[in-house]
Amino acid sequence: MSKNIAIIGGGNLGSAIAEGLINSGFAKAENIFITKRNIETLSQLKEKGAHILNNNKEAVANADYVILAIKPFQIKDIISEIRPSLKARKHVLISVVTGIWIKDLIEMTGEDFAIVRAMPNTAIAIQESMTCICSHNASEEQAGFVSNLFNQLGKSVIIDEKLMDAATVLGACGTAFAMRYIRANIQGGVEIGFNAKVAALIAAQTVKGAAELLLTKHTHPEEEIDKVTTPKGCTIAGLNEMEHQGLSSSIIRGITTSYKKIVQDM
Ligand SMILES: NC(=O)C1=CN([C@@H]2O[C@H](COP(=O)(O)OP(=O)(O)OC[C@H]3O[C@@H](n4cnc5c(N)ncnc54)[C@H](OP(=O)(O)O)[C@@H]3O)[C@@H](O)[C@H]2O)C=CC1
Ligand SMILES: O=C(O)[C@@H]1CCC=N1
Repeated sequence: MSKNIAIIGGGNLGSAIAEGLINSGFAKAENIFITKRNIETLSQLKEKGAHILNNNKEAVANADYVILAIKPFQIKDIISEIRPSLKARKHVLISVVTGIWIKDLIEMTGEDFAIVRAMPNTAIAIQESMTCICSHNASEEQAGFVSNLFNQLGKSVIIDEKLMDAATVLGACGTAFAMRYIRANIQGGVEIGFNAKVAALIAAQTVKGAAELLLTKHTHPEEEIDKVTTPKGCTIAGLNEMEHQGLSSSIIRGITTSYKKIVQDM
């Protein structure tokens, strides 16, 4: 029997999850119930056949798995709102909300629920997410369903909950960090002669190929760098200049700043 999935908060991440679920075939559109207050922005999902609602309780009542994809400061109010519709033996809660711990969720829902924290990224829309997962109280079947779901939408790894904030930065903010790196390549590419469209293609495919080399060959980045840096060549000249300007340092500092922001805010 197909499971119904409610997505509470059809924003950037929530709608990307719905898109990925439908495109991957993991769920039929008719098994997805996605909510937000202003449902006009969900028209594309509606056209695909998903249920679009501005009523969280109704979405929950129809679902077996409830994905919480609202902003951190909203979670308490929204759980209070849906709590009367939640049934411990029926519902599994999957929170993708940053900085909200399982203990916080238990405080809001009570002890009896299967709770999963998952940290995907927006590439979930095209089944290329990296998703970090930890769970509490989930049966083998429930945990298996959730792992299967995220594996169909990219790669997933089970982690200790104490690493969930770090996972948020590396895996979820990481999409934006990578985009900025690619954008800078496009800017440089235009300056040295390409039009923006060709520069964008070269930059994105080159980054994709570099990532695939690591994922396929399981090599260290420095080993792959050694294969590109011809002695006395142009790569090492550019790379060293980037390092003189603080490339690695600025990325590491950005990552630790994002991490501190989560820890300080929660
Ligand atoms: N964006 C990302 O890449 C990632 C985000 N996250 C986490 O996912 C969560 C969502 O982030 P993101 O998608 O970026 O944020 P968005 O602001 O894009 O999405 C949140 C959505 O919640 C909706 N919403 C607000 N109030 C309610 C309500 N009462 N009932 C139902 N829906 C409501 C909003 O729509 P409306 O105003 O119309 O109701 C909005 O579209 C956050 O906790 C974030 O930390 C985690 C990993 C990656
Ligand atoms: O920027 C944010 O707070 C969220 C969490 C990870 C990605 N977006």
